[in-house]
This record gives sequence, structure tokens and C-alpha cells, in this order.
Amino acid sequence: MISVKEAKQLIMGAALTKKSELVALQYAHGQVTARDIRAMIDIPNFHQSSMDGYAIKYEDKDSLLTIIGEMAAGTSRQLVLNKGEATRIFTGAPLPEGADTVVMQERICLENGKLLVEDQTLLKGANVRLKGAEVESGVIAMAAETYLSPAAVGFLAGIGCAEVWVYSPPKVAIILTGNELQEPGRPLDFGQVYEANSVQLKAVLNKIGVRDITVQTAEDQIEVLQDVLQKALDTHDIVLLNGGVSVGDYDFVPLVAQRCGVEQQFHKIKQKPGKPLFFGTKKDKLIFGLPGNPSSSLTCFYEYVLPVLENRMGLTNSLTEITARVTHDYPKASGLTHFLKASYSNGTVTPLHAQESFRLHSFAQANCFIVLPEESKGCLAGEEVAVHLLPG
Ligand SMILES: Nc1nc2c(c(=O)[nH]1)N[C@H]1C(S)=C(S)[C@@H](COP(=O)(O)OP(=O)(O)OC[C@H]3O[C@@H](n4cnc5c(N)ncnc54)[C@H](O)[C@@H]3O)O[C@H]1N2
Ligand code: MOO
Repeated sequence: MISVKEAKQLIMGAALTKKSELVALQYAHGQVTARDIRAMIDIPNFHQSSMDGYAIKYEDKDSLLTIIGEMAAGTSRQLVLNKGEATRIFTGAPLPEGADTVVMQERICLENGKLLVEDQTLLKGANVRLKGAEVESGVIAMAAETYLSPAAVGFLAGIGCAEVWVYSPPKVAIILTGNELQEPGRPLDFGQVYEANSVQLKAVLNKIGVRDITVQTAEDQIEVLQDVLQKALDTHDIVLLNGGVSVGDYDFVPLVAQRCGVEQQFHKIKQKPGKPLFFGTKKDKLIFGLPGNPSSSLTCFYEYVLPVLENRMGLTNSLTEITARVTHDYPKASGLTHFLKASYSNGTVTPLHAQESFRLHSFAQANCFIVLPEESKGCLAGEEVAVHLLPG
């Protein structure tokens, strides 16, 4: 058995190289740019009014001005302003040629159809968005490794970008082992349990933007599992086997992985829950044998799989490490790192009631793990403990 630290090092050491792809902007939200993005044109593409009012030459601000026409947003007709002239103008509209300033309509008066500016504080260039003020043609508008937030995709749309190079989310295969699994919504026969692991794994995968997820079930037979794993390895980047990884007579994952040419990196970690975790590689593919107990499966996913996936997608690890004061004693024997389902709020953290790995009741209420190290004998109320905040 290896330590948690050694396991993490082995997994991150084997992490896949990043791949990138060109996607339509509408699908890029939540991903990370893989290349610098250059502006192809000036934005705004013309000198633009930022107010409803009148476009003038600043030097004319003290004269009575003739209004020669109107510039509305979207107009393709350009007007030319000569000395002593103004145009009506609206927010977003192009400035007429020769104008350099916009006076707000609240700060004028009209005398016999002529315009008199009544703005003592008016500055040259007021209420004008200059051509190229957002980005100038040819500059890097967005650097590689930028997270595409809603504002970021909005910005790219605003500079006319319709496609963007992003790091590709890996293709993930989930393989469920076990003859006892039943789909939620159907009646349970004797000995059956509802299948929960793929549901929770898909929920996290979807959240971080992994789109290509397949779920397959394999009966507890070596040949069947081998066939399913082989096909998954041919078509996916990461394989998440669930169950069948312990020492029972039907726990075939390590054997089948070996038969499929997977190189075992480790099997079993000094931790609870999730002790039987298996990890192997085949070329640049990663194969995780997650323990079948639902709580163990999800704990191992958060601690070991999520960081690799996020790294591969250029995302920062969403499992945030902090420390907090624990509200209750929690004794344990030394020898295993414990990941306790817990609730964090305002600098304090409370271990939750049900820690057994077959249950998800407390996990459903948890927002973090308390991490009690291998050598520790637990914690006392008031002590500072390590906490891993779970992504929402
Ligand atoms: N003699 C020993 N027995 C066990 C040991 C051990 O060290 N010696 N380790 C225990 C630990 S710890 C764990 S964790 C489990 C892991 O077992 P497996 O990974 O082989 O998983 P299974 O036996 O297939 O299933 C365990 C448990 O989880 C339920 N399960 C499985 N898949 C799902 C699913 N998709 N959705 C819901 N529930 C699932 C399954 O029905 C079992 O109850 O081994 C211990 N045994
Ligand atoms: O490690 Mo197992 O995951 O405790 O039940």
C-alpha cells in the first residue's frame, strides 16, 4: 500500500498531455483558451457615441449650430460635419465625419431649430468611444490559458470571434461492475442495489465541462469485463471502473486491466475510505479502478481523478485546500489517512454523522472533507485541521 502523497504524485506524473480543439464560441464557456486570440479589426470599428444627444466639433461649442441630420445606431449612411454644424446622434451610432464631441441632449437648448450647447464642463472628446478603444486590430485580445467565463465569451463575441481554440475535455468511459446493480426507478429484486456511482460521477464531470461520457455495465465475468474495458480503452482517454477492485472472488479489475495491457501504477492506498483504489496507464490513457462503495468512489474521484481532468483542461483544481477549526473530537487509529465528510462554514468545520463508505447520506450534506493524516490519532475540538472544499 502506498501513501496518499505518493499516489497523487504517481497520478499527476502520468497526467495526459493537453490536447486542444477549435470550438464554436457558443460551446466554449467554462473552458480554457489554448492559444492567444488576436483582434482582427479595431473594436469599436468606428468612433461611436456613448450618449443620446448631438455630435459637434468641440471648437464650435459656443456657437449656434445648424442641425444637418441624424445618426442612429446601425446607420450605414455617413454624414460630414462642416464648421457651424451638428447632427442629432444616438447611443452606439457612428460619429459624423468631422465631429469630435457629443453633447448630451439634457445639456442643450434649441433656438428656432438651431442648437445651443449649455454644458460648461464639456470636454473635447466627451461621450465618444474612440475607434479601437476596446481592442486595436492585431493586438492580443485574450492570452492563452484564460478561463472562459460568461464575460470572457461575451468579450470574444464583441470582438467578432466566432470560434476559439480551447483545451479539449478528455473522453471519459465509466464502467460499472457488479451483477447487483439496478437502475433507479425500477423495483429492486432481492439482493439488488440502486446504481448511484455513475450518477454522481457524471454530475461532477458535466459540471467541469466533460461532454463525452459513456456509461457501460459489465457483469462480474472476466471475459465480459475484459471486452468492455478493451473497447473503452480504444475509444476514450480516461476509464473509470467502478467496483470489483477489492479482494473478493468477483473482483477482477486488476487482472482484467493487466490482460488489456494496462500497466499497474498502484493498487491500494493507505486511506479511508477508498483503500482499494487501482491506478494504471496504457500509453497516454489513464485507468482508475474506483472502489464500488459509493462514498469511496466519489471520494477517490474528487481526490485523484478531478485534479488530472482539470489539469488536462487547463482549469485550476477546484478542490480547494484550506485549514479550519474543527468543532468536535474525532478519534482514529494511526495508519490510514481519513477523508471525513464534513460541513465547513466561517472558519470552522464539523465532521458529519455517517462516515461509512456504503452511505451517501452525510456526503449529500457535506461541502468538504476533513483530511486527517496517516500518522494522526484523530483530532480534538478546537484544533486546526486540513480541509478540502468540494466544488459545488
Ligand atoms: N476482505 C476484504 N473485503 C473488503 C476489503 C478488504 O480490504 N478486505 N475492502 C473493503 C473496502 S474498503 C471496499 S471500499 C470495498 C471495495 O470493493 P469493490 O471495489 O470490489 O466493490 P464491490 O465489491 O463491487 O462493491 C462494493 C459495494 O459497493 C456497491 N456498489 C458497487 N457499485 C455500485 C454502484 N455503481 N452504485 C451503487 N453501489 C455500488 C456494491 O453493491 C457493494 O455493496 O471492498 C471491501 N471489502
Ligand atoms: O475504503 Mo472502503 O472505501 O472504506 O469502504
